[in-house]
Amino acid sequence: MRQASTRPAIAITTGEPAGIGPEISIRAAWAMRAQVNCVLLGDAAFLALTASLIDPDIKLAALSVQALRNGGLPQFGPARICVIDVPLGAHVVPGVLDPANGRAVLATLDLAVEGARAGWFDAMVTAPLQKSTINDAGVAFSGHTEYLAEQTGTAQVVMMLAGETAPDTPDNYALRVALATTHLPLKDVSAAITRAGLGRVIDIIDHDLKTKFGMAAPRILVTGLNPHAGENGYLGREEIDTITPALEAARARGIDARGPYPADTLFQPKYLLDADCVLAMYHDQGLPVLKYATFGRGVNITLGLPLIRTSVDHGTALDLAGAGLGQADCGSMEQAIRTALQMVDAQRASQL
Ligand SMILES: NC(=O)C1=CN([C@@H]2O[C@H](COP(=O)(O)OP(=O)(O)OC[C@H]3O[C@@H](n4cnc5c(N)ncnc54)[C@H](O)[C@@H]3O)[C@@H](O)[C@H]2O)C=CC1
Ligand SMILES: NCC(=O)COP(=O)(O)O
Repeated sequence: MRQASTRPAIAITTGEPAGIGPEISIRAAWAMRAQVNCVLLGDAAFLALTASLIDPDIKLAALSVQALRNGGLPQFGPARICVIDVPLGAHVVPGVLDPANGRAVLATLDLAVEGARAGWFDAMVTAPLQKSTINDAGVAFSGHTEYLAEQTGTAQVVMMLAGETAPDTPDNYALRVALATTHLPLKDVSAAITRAGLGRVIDIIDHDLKTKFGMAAPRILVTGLNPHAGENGYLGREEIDTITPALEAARARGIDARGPYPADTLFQPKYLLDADCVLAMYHDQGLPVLKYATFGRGVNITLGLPLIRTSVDHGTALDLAGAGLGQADCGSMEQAIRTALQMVDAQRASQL
């Protein structure tokens, strides 16, 4: 276990206040306070109330943004978890969305990015927000992934989810699924997949698995887009015209990228045990498999950013939030924090 004085600092954006984000953020930060200095970003009064209802022994310490801007993050021991106040616009009713709070949720992301870039935080971990509510608040928004790319001026990022299969199964293994496209209507997916774009996605996966996950030579298996990977062009030509040339070019750059394979049969242990990552072409091609195999233990990671960002494998679970505290599983949030810590260590090691 790390010494209290060397605990990395992680910003946790607490997400949609009417969802389970605030509860799982507090629970996970408190449970892991010996290993990590978690700084919760959200409405301080609401978080204090939530913490007191979860466990009156939870101790929060207020930090001012101005103090951080002037002098960075002060040293904190593990007796408390820190909070930076980002005030909400409206009273929270658990389970009930209110667009009046949408901009405050976005402000927590902006602050986490500022702090990660300024060196206050070693990484950021995001609790789930409700994408539609940000849009209802008047801000075009399709996800953290795209928003963080924009806010950091990053042209291309990659969404990757990672999880362990059920611990009690004999062939327990780590599964990582990256996506060539993120939050896009299905009708726009084919046009969004280009040789150059796919090449950039593969380069980012290869680079980040090396530098942020400590892998020497990542093995990437790539799905096709169409049924049976296009059936030699009879069920679509994207595999022939776009995916295969992009993979040939990646291999010529020294990357172990293989495929395209039919997506419906690729997800079997005999293939996955010989790979570090599967690259799927779109959200609902790859993520249902990952979530079926690892829900509650999975982590969402944004590759390609100039900072470390992880998140949970689930959404706001308004049904659970509306039913009261104590319903939500915070396993994925804890795993998101653990993964961020591992990435911090791997990145430091790769820079030595
Ligand atoms: N990283 C993020 O910010 C993400 C945000 N979302 C947002 O969440 C909203 C709701 O998405 P849904 O598709 O309904 O998925 P959801 O993950 O919120 O809920 C799906 C089901 O899983 C259960 N569930 C989710 N998290 C759980 C937990 N920690 N413990 C126990 N059960 C849990 C829920 O009760 C529900 O039955 C979406 O509108 C989307 O905007 C979705 C995914 C990721
Ligand atoms: N299904 C994963 C997801 O929607 C996560 O999106 P993001 O908000 O992390 O970009």
